[in-house]
Amino acid sequence: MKITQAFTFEAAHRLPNVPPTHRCSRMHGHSYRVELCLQGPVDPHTGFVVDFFDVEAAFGPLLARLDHHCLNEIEGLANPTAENIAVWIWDRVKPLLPAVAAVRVYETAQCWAEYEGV
Ligand SMILES: Nc1nc2c(c(=O)[nH]1)N=C([C@H](O)[C@H](O)COP(=O)(O)OP(=O)(O)OP(=O)(O)O)CN2
Ligand SMILES: [Zn+2]
Repeated sequence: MKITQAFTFEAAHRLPNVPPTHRCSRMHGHSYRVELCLQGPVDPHTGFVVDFFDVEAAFGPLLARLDHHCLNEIEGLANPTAENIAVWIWDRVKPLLPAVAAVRVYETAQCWAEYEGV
């Protein structure tokens, strides 16, 4: 069974490795959406794969490190592309929630990166 929980955060960033003519080389902001997808058996008693409340409790402190921050200033996010943010979240949330199977980071409703650990 797969379950997904979505979170949002606001943050500023610039992409340091694009040409100066690229508009994302300038500081700007996004309303990011993060989806944590978890996979595992359904507990026959609770009916849960993982309690959504437990997902929220585990991810909340990581979300607080991102929300209303300049992502470039966060350790490990010097180049804060959607791809690199997804890996950053995976590396930190997977040890807390082993059932996490994918992390999706949306910069816009039309553009996102998905990381499944590879
Ligand atoms: N593969 C990736 N490509 C791009 C990324 C990324 O993380 N991975 N990021 C960006 C910039 O962050 C850029 O800001 C993307 O957002 P935006 O400029 O808003 O792009 P839109 O096409 O949605 O903008 P519109 O104003 O709606 O046209 C670029 N590429
Ligand atoms: Zn951007």
